[in-house]
Amino acid sequence: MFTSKLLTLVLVVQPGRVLLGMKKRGFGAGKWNGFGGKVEHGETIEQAARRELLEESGLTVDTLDKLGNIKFEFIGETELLDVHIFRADSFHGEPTESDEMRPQWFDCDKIPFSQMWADDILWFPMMFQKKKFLGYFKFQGHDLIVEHKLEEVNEV
Ligand SMILES: CCc1c(NC)nc(N)nc1N1CCCCC1
Repeated sequence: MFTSKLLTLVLVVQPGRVLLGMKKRGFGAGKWNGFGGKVEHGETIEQAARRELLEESGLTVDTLDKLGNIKFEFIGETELLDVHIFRADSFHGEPTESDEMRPQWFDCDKIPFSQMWADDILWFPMMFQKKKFLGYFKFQGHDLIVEHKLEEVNEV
């Protein structure tokens, strides 16, 4: 029986480049990723995405496009991680290092997938094409995908 934990992930995209953050501590430390985290009681998923983006990068956004939802199982753990993925194409502010994240722009053809979660290389192309997607990934440890499903959908 799995419980699930709601999480958010925001990718800020500009023509030819994407903003990623180096996670400095905690879950996923040492990996580049979008900005996100837990959905707290009393906030919507989108409110949580905006809050985490501001806390971790110093940026606010007008429009968040909901593009994906991926559920992650880690073998041996009973909690599914239910990640809601958003894209923003414009923002306000300057990317600023936080306790959690060190932001850096990457050209879209130079994304450091070897230093990111192993699923990213599979769904980033859909995110860049603004395709909506649903996914499920089963991990053994933090680096090995033993099973996955990923499909384009009309509604997330
Ligand atoms: C669920 C773990 C995860 C993951 N795969 C395993 N891949 C990416 N890109 N982000 C992840 N999150 C994003 C939300 C905050 C936690 C880490």
